[in-house]
Amino acid sequence: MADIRVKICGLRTVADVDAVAASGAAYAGFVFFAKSPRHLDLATARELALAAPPGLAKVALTVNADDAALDAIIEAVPLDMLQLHGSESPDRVAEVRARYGLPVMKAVGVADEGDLAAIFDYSTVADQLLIDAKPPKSAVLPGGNGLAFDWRLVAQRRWLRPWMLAGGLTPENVAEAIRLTNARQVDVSSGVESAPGVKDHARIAAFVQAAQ
Ligand SMILES: O=C(O)c1ccccc1NCC(=O)[C@H](O)[C@H](O)COP(=O)(O)O
Repeated sequence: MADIRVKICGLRTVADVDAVAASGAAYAGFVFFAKSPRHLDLATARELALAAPPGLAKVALTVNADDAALDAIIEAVPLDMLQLHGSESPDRVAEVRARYGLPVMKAVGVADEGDLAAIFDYSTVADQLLIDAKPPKSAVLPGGNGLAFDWRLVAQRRWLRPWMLAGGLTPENVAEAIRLTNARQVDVSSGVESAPGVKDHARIAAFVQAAQ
């Protein structure tokens, strides 16, 4: 069995956390972005984080959050990693990493070859990279849109840091995405939902099984 690490993003209930833990996924993602159907208030996020068993890494996803917002999240929610999913600069990534002492994963949106340079820029300051589909200009959400990018753009590439493939992955296509790109980590949200923000536990299990 290939050692592929899976992140399931956008959990909203303790039952979601239980399903992710049972699936063998490595990371559970909690979204803090008010416009998202997956947004969590601090009390709910804390409850979910406390329900996660040891070994399931708890990741807080934020979008251009300022220090006050991050302070509030860090104070309320036990976490293992921060995921920055906005237009945070490399300097801001370094600042967040130093301020909180947690590993930081920076999301980079990819639509064409020209977007790949940013991966190198962030790889000197972030602990991990999340290579995601660039959202359409009209999108309300900067991620979690269920859209894939052309995986050939990152096929067999090596970066300075561990990276995760994201964007439009599903139980049906994740094995092919891994085969093509040689990604060792994958991230999914929409592809394991029955409706926006509603996780389908059978699809979570199917996704992890297909990835591995
Ligand atoms: O999921 C959200 O609602 C979200 C909101 C704001 C910024 C990012 C968001 N999700 C980012 C993720 O980590 C997703 O898992 C990733 O973009 C892949 O999403 P999907 O294509 O839906 O699997």
